Amino acid sequence: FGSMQNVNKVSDVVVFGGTHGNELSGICLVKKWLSGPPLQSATCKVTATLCNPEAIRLCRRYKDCDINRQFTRVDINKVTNAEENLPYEVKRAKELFSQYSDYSGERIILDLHNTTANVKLCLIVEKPTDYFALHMCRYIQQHFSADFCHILLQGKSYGDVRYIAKHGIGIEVGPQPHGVLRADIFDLQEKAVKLSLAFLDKFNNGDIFNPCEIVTYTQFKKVDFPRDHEGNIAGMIHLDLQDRDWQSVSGSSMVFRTFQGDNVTLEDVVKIPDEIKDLVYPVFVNEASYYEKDLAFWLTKKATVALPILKLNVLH
Ligand SMILES: CC(=O)N[C@@H](CC(=O)O)C(=O)O
Ligand SMILES: [Zn+2]
Repeated sequence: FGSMQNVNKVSDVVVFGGTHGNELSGICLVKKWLSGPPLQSATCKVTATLCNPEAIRLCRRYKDCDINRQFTRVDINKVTNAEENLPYEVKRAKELFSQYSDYSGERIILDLHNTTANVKLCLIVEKPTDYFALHMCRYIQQHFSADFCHILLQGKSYGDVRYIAKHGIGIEVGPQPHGVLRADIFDLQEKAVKLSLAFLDKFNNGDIFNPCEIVTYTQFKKVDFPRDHEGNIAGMIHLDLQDRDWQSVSGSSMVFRTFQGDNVTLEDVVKIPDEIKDLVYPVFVNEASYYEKDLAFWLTKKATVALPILKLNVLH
């Protein structure tokens, strides 16, 4: 959509639970909506669906590979159908892509995740220019107390399921161990989904969302654990950092403690450019599924983003 930020009426919402098969709150919410009264909106069609059924059956993040790294708009359809040897998640990604990408109206994807990190409610948007998604995030954020809900921008595309549609947000809620369901986390995620639909109804009914400024955190650097010469982990998240997602860090912050008991500071492991040194915030601290990605936590850069007015394009 153009610089006026006029978007057509949103006619379709797809809510994915179980993109990762051991993140139980999204899975159980979708199962609840599939078996009980369905999730509904007054103004658009809502489909709740399980993204990775085989991983859900196994209660693992994935069967063969992480499905949330397989969707890139250009590549997914190039994968040829030498079907036999394709990893399960690549096949499933192709299937979801062909099922949901070809849509003439405005479609929104909500992608439900859990993390073992203490992020509370984290809304993930790909681009700082997706003003529609960011207005939706701001609407959701305003229904929580200050500092409870943060907006995370993906510095780089990584092929998550939200790429199927023009607009999407990841609704990441934690802390919750993988394979475990907590009532507080379940309720929080449900509230965020309901608020997303409430926003879409307001938008579809012609409400105007005024220009405003929002605070965002953009992922810019992955930090790995300390390792020995064989590549094995040789330290753990420092207690000063554990559970402190969204709390600013500086070069002298302790981030790891080696098994020998030595403290490791942020500047021991990363060079932070001077011009952003007061803007650095960690997130996904000690996320269990990121150990295999050599990732102990993400560093993000805090920034204010100005959102232009958002209103329904009544001409369409
Ligand atoms: C803990 C976890 O799975 N986080 C998600 C974040 C996202 O959806 O962008 C992922 O790595 O795919
Ligand atoms: Zn996930």
